[in-house]
Amino acid sequence: MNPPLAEPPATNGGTPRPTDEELARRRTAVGELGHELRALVDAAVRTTAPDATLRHVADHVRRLTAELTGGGQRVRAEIPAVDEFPGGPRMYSPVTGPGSPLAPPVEVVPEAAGLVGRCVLGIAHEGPPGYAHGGMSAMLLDELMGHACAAAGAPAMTISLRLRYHGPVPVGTPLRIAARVARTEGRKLHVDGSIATEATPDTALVTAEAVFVAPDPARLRALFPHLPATP
Ligand SMILES: CCCCCCCC/C=C\CCCCCCCC(=O)SCCNC(=O)CCNC(=O)[C@H](O)C(C)(C)COP(=O)(O)OP(=O)(O)OC[C@H]1O[C@@H](n2cnc3c(N)ncnc32)[C@H](O)[C@@H]1OP(=O)(O)O
Repeated sequence: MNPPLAEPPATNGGTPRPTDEELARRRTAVGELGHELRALVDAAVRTTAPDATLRHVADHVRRLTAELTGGGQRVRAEIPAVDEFPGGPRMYSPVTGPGSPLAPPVEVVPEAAGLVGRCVLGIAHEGPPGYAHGGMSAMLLDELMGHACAAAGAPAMTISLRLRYHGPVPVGTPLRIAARVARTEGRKLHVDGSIATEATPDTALVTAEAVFVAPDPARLRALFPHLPATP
């Protein structure tokens, strides 16, 4: 398995590391913006307001976007100051991130045999009317299965993901996503997952089998140049 990662450096590109209090404040603010953006996305895909209202709102949103981009931007592969990668919070994850307008977001808790995630998908996540897009189910499972690897001590990347869609996943309904590492084989982890509703947790709507690989240390450095140095 890969060696543990060292503490992050005290500075990040000349910027002093935030204190715990600053970090907590920032995460709260990131979560508040994410929450409002998700409400905006939901309203945008459900609205029946007249065209003039859509244009008016688009003008407002354009101004808000300019306000956010004015204060500086994170570049590709840079790890956000509010995150701890790997193994800690990822505020902008499109699945679990409280700061992401794309995320349901899923809340992940450990359970005896692995992990369980809970969320409610919205109309923005729809494929067939009233049901989740199949790619959304794949994304939820991929992420949860990745978390199961990290929880088992081996942060890893998906090399294969096979899904079976047994029944459609309803939107607007509390869901339960389960993931567990079934077996490991060197750096490879074989992981099982499923999605069901909270109301009928024993009826799997989607099942998944995946293989993850914990990258070799040299590959890891090449893929994630912003990771803190290993000891
Ligand atoms: C401190 C650790 C940090 C690790 C990073 C963790 C990230 C997750 C963090 C936080 C969890 C949050 C949750 C996220 C969840 C979402 C997951 C995703 O969406 S991941 C994105 C989609 N997946 C990719 O983009 C991978 C693309 N593949 C690769 O980049 C490489 O294959 C990689 C890095 C995974 C492995 O590369 P190598 O160089 O370390 O390992 P080699 O030697 O190539 O392979 C090892 C074994 O696996 C087999 N293998 C590799 N790739 C295979 C493939 N595509 N199909 C079949 N077998 C494959 C090889 O044949 C080899 O097997 P033999 O030991 O010979 O038996």
